[in-house]
Amino acid sequence: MRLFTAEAMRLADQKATQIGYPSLLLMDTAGRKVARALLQAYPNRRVVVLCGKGNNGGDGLAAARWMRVWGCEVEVYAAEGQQGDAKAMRQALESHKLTIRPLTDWQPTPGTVLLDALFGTGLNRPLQGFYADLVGKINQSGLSVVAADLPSGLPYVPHVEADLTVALAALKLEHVFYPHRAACGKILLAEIGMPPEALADESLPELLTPQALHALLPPRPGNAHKGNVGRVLVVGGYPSYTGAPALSAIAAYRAGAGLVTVAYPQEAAVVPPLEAVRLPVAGWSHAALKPAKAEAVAVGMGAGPSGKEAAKAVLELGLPTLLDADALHSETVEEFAGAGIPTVITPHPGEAARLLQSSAQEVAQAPLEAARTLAERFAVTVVLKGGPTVIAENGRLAVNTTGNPAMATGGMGDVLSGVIGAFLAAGLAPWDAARLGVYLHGLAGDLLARVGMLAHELADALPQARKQLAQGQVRPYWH
Ligand SMILES: NC(=O)C1=CN([C@@H]2O[C@H](COP(=O)(O)OP(=O)(O)OC[C@H]3O[C@@H](n4cnc5c(N)ncnc54)[C@H](OP(=O)(O)O)[C@@H]3O)[C@@H](O)[C@H]2O)[C@@H](O)CC1
Ligand SMILES: Nc1ncnc2c1ncn2[C@@H]1O[C@H](COP(=O)(O)OP(=O)(O)O)[C@@H](O)[C@H]1O
Ligand SMILES: [K+]
Repeated sequence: MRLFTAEAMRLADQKATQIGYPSLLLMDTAGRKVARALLQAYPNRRVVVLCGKGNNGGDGLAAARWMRVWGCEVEVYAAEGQQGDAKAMRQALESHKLTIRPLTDWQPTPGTVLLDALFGTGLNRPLQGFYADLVGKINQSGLSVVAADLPSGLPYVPHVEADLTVALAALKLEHVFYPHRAACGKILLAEIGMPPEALADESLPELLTPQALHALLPPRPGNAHKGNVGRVLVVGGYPSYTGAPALSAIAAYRAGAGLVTVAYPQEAAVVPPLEAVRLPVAGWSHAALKPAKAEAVAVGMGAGPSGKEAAKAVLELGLPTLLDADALHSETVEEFAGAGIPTVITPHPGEAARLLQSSAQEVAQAPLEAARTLAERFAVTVVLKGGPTVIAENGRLAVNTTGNPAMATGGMGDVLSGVIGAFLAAGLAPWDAARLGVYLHGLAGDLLARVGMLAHELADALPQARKQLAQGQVRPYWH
């Protein structure tokens, strides 16, 4: 599934028309789906539909007609001047003898549900004057609001604050990225009959779905043993940071690794899990790490100022490597890419800013661009952590759809490193290991989803998350 911009949606619309699909049919289906979703969420309530003059308003007019056909109590307030399909929808509604009142007449009535069909993807400037005031009135009314496609006004301010948004044909950036996501409330994706060909645009970011990731889960054959399902070497720790490598090691096991070795400075009081092989080292060197049995390495977690040296020692092993935290320095990343080592980097916005010589704020404001730039500049697979996390590699982008703000606590990134390390060790390509790892990590977070949960508790939920994914029990958040 692809994540759309307004412009990409317009092109998809055009493509559908070019290949012969009637746009009026799309609008009618959109209206019917929006009406159904609204009535399911708010049964037996009087509905007030507010329509703009563009196609979003057309969806609202179609929704009103369907609700009328189904015998619901519905009032419509619409702007003047619809053209094309939206005009046809206005006529169709009028033929059902429903009075369409001027938008300027609307006043909030307690107990009604509002259908916001003022503006969708066609908005190209912030709302002002009458429309800005109208949005303010809607938000202050305290009424339940269902938005057709997008809460009107997005991606600008002011905008409607919806309780439910019915995304039409595809999800758009605003449905996924904060702060806009917060204005959408619950999200439903309505399939409106758009020919798949019109929606297939490989240049758009991939939106991670349970179906796509299910297919990536490494098989666990009946004759599996700890030596053939992926062995991970975790390299990190420093006297003042002892927990991070231990968390990564637990997470690697919980994600399915067969064997995990933890290498740490001997003077650091790192306590690896009971199940791990311990490799205390007297200084970071290739010779010290060589005894570890591993197919992949995760390095940098809690390594403090010794992160660069630790990564240098790892480089010589020549194994697929995940660079995190204190191993995330430009020279280090360049060395790994230059050596042709399959490499995943997992910066949070602060670490990404260090690599890009920008600010964490800039990165967080434009995560897709930042991840794409990092992947281009360093020629590695990039996992730019956040809510949501973005993955980039060689011109392609993916956006995660699992995870929640309760995960904003120390150690969550260390857990993610262990998970991706386990999938690299199981033989997945960096792009697949990164996408599956990020998705599963967020899914485990969603199973717990309560503020105050700890990173090691999330790690402990990984097997359950994996089982649900394997058994096809995961529903995406837009259902
Ligand atoms: N994609 C699909 O496949 C399908 C899409 N569908 C639906 O179409 C929607 C997109 O429709 P759209 O392109 O007509 O734009 P829309 O959001 O109605 O707004 C444009 C209108 O607003 C006006 N306007 C703009 N800015 C303004 C401002 N600041 N203040 C005041 N006015 C402003 C602008 O006027 P203008 O700028 O020309 O003066 C124009 O009249 C999409 O979200 C979905 O709901 C479905 O029907 C089925 C299939
Ligand atoms: N609001 C949020 N929504 C979704 N995921 C989040 C959110 N906040 C944090 N996370 C996830 O938690 C992890 C935090 O990683 P990081 O900042 O590196 O933590 P640490 O350095 O303490 O280990 C990342 O995987 C991130 O995507
Ligand atoms: K809308």
